[in-house]
Amino acid sequence: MATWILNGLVWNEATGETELKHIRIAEGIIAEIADASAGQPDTNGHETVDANGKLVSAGFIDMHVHLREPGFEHKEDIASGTRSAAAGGFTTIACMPNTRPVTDTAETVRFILDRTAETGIVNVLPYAAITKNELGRELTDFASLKEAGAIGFTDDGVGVQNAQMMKDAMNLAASMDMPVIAHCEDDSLVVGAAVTEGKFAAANGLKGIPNESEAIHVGRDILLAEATGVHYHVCHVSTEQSVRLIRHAKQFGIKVTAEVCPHHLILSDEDIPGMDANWKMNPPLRTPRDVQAVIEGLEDGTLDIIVTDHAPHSAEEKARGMMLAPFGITGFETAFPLLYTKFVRTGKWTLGFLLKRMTSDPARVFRLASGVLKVGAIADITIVDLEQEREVNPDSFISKGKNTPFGGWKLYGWPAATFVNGKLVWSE
Ligand SMILES: NC(=O)N[C@@H](CC(=O)O)C(=O)O
Ligand SMILES: [Zn+2]
Ligand SMILES: [Zn+2]
Repeated sequence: MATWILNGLVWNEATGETELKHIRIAEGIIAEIADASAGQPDTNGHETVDANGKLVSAGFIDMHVHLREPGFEHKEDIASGTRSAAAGGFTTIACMPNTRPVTDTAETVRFILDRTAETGIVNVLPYAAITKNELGRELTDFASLKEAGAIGFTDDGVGVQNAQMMKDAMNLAASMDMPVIAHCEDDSLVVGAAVTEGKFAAANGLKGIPNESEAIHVGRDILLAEATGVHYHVCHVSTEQSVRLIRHAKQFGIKVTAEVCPHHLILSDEDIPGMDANWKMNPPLRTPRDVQAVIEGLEDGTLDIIVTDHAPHSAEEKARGMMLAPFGITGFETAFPLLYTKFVRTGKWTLGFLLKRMTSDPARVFRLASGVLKVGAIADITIVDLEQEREVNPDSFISKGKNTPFGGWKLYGWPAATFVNGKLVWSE
């Protein structure tokens, strides 16, 4: 039996227009994309889903997320995290290794893949740690981690402080054609700060996290990437200086790619309403000048992809206040509506630009088979309602994490249904 998605608006890259199509899915693959102008196809005996003129896109890909399992299931687990992802239109997500235990052995990588097979509803690609326990002291066993299914190495949550350790990691990763993904943060430049250096910190008498703490690692690592030839990917770029360094490195043909999060594209430190930990994440919200720089970086291709850095924490943990609460905000269920409303509905970006940065660009950067809507492709598909305005209500998030600064925002672009491997895994 096949499934037909009828009357879907499909973005056409070549013309820059959306066109009404019928899509037939068979055996998990897109078997046919037919012009709706040619009339209704024969759907006899097949399952049908009427998209009713809603956007139909390749499923979104999120290459930076925290699913918290194993070890922090009170924040999120693979079941809740993948459901939250599906509700955000994501069909493939790559999860960070700052779990408990840290994902630093083949056994834990396999655990994540097994749990995903048992309880997950979207594709989950695990990253493994660069160093044992993410302590920066000793490299993990890259070969066995790759063999177990890890797709790259990262100590996300902390920066690799020692340059030689990072260089060794890059050499090893390069020798097995694996990417190194870096959380860029120099600990000697950040001690006990919760927000960026800037107006909010100054107004509240707080110490701030300086931009250099991020950019100094970006600069160091670009030099190491050049020396080792590794594919180096920069996590959650938040500063004007990092954008500048990455732009320069790309001009030299160094194999560097980078990601940016919705919150760093939309919010600055000047938007923080008060000492509320829902506005606390790492890297922190930066100054308006940095926000402008990351937007320009994404627009000119310096920054390749959009990721959420979905980082759920419990209400209890976030209630500890700005100084003591953990860093991180949830991201899956607001990412597309935020970006669509702020950048596409306002005419700043085309719909195609946003879709590309969330589908085919992450697929290109990480060499994934998904991310395109075409005949013969895997049927990972998202249906999105571009017309209905709705308010962000954290209490109704599927994620266990309700920690978001976007509660109450009125947005367009809400996902309505998500297909993974041709199967409807979520609908509103
Ligand atoms: N981004 C965050 O603020 N927090 C992340 C860690 C990280 O991405 O560095 C987390 O694990 O909670
Ligand atoms: Zn990080
Ligand atoms: Zn992260």
